[in-house]
Amino acid sequence: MIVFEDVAKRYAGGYTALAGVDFAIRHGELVVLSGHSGAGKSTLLKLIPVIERPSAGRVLINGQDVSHLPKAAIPYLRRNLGLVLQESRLLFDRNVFDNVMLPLVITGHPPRDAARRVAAALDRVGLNGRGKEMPAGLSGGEQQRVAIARAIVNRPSILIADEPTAHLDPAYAADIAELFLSFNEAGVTVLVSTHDVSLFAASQPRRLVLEKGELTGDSRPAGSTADKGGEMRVFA
Ligand SMILES: Nc1ncnc2c1ncn2[C@@H]1O[C@H](COP(=O)(O)OP(=O)(O)OP(=O)(O)O)[C@@H](O)[C@H]1O
Repeated sequence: MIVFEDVAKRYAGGYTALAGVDFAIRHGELVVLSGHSGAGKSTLLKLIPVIERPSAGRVLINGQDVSHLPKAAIPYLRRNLGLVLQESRLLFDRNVFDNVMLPLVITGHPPRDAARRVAAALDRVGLNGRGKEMPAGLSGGEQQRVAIARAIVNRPSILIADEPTAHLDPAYAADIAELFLSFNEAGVTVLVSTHDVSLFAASQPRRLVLEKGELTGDSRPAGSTADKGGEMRVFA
């Protein structure tokens, strides 16, 4: 569950990136966030893992108000979130396997189980057996798959992605969109920002639209499939 209550974000210097944003996303929903460049999409997404904090209002994740979450508690929050954000770049001096392993190293996961999870995550994104390769040798679409594998390796119940198909050829973009849809079908709550809403249209996602920092659209598909559970069941 992701709840925004009257959220505003003013950056240092006074720029208001978000104002009066209210919405609630239920477990298992697929939500596409759209809006023009500068509308506040990235800012909104960054408030969920507490990369940024709201200037006013509250952000609740699974019932917990994270607006004033102490720094020390942030890693625990993020453990339950899969993040594919603009700043989640791959480490180009480490191979694919080590990139995907990183979140498990940070959380001190037992090594043998961690290796099994990395292999399962790579398999899930179609990169089975590619762990020893270096990111620079992969296509843009494959690099994005590595970033997605890294985001899901902790088996999060919520997956958040900021323009995951930007800079990709249309065929790669469609594949990546398909991957997010398959996670959602497996019960994961997915919130994804995109300029290309048509990529997800076949699944009839709920659409949130931002304009100049304000939420101007919130449309749910008929017969919404929300409340499917929220536990990730995409691994063998
Ligand atoms: N760290 C920051 N400091 C000051 N202003 C910022 C900061 N980050 C974003 N902004 C401003 O806030 C506004 C919203 O930016 P944001 O990146 O959230 O929009 P966006 O909808 O994601 O845009 P895009 O589609 O171009 O990525 C922009 O005017 C941007 O310049």
